[in-house]
Amino acid sequence: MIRRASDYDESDVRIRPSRRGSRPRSKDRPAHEDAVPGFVIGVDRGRYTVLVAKGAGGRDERGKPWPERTVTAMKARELGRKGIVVGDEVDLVGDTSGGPDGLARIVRLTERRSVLRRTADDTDPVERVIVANADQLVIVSALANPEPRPRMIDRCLVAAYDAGLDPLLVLTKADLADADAFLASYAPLDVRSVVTATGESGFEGLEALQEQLVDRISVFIGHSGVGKSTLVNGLVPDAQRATGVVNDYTGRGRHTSSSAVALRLPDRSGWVIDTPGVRSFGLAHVDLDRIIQHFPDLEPGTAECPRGCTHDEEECALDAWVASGRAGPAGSSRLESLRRLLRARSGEAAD
Ligand SMILES: Nc1nc2c(ncn2[C@@H]2O[C@H](COP(=O)(O)OP(=O)(O)OP(=O)(O)O)[C@@H](O)[C@H]2O)c(=O)[nH]1
Ligand SMILES: [Zn+2]
Repeated sequence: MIRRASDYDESDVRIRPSRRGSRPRSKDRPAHEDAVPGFVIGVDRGRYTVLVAKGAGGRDERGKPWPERTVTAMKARELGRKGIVVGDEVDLVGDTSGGPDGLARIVRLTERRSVLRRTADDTDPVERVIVANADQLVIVSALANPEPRPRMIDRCLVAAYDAGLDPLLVLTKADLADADAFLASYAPLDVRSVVTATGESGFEGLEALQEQLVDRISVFIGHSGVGKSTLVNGLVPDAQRATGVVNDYTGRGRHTSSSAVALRLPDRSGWVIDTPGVRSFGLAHVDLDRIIQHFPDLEPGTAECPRGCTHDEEECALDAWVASGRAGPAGSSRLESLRRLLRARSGEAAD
């Protein structure tokens, strides 16, 4: 059921045929039978850069199927205030040829499989969706220079669990400090991790990271200076040249905005979504149950908890559950880690 990122290279014009057919259609909604599906790879001041697959939209005047192309689009009025973000799957009408002056309209937004939200901050008091449909959250932290921020990492883990994304921890600058001690504190959480270092012997860990990205849509998050750009440039060598996918057909598709942007990995082996300027996630809405679901060894123990238990209070039944051995030998370190994450939900937004 999960569409893989590599599906976009097929000439199949319908990206998600099964759901599309079953969509209820109201009388007042225009049918848009001729709409063309696409994948939003960039957003810049009300203009969307949308990747449209080869063949989608029919044939050109010489009868050749349209090649893959990026199309500039605006949002149709009928979509109202609904935000459209990088990673969204949309339907387009109008000029979808990808020509230099063409402008298409987004008339439909496909139901999202995941949403990642950014925390409200001083400049914008509203929590906003920043990326849709991602599969994994790549949390980039340096082992030194700058020092790692464990609380920030914990907050990212909570955001990933809540958004339904698999977290992947990438620890950079291993040439400056050892990773083992730091990784030990994440061992009870079973988080996948990759350690990287740039140096005379090349870019260590880059291949291991590539393997973790295959056929997935991965959002990269990290504080300034941790080496995120170095990683993205290593993974997507032409990222500096062009943010987003450059349209072979028109040469367009470049932009330099500071919002999230989707970059295709070489060999179409997945997507990296870079989030410049995004420093933390909105956790105010996070549901406790969604975090605890990621601890299947502890979750059944909550049945004995008092109603409304925060699982971080004296009456919590999880202590007895762990003490009885029912969570296995790692139970107490798992419970400690769970509580650490629960505490990370509150606190400074940009911590
Ligand atoms: N020693 C060492 N330095 C690294 C490594 N990776 C990146 N750097 C350096 O760390 C500095 C910051 O790297 P960037 O890739 O610009 O970091 P960033 O996270 O993108 O930071 P912003 O550009 O501020 O968002 C640069 O001087 C890099 O050369 C590494 O593995 N080891
Ligand atoms: Zn409890």
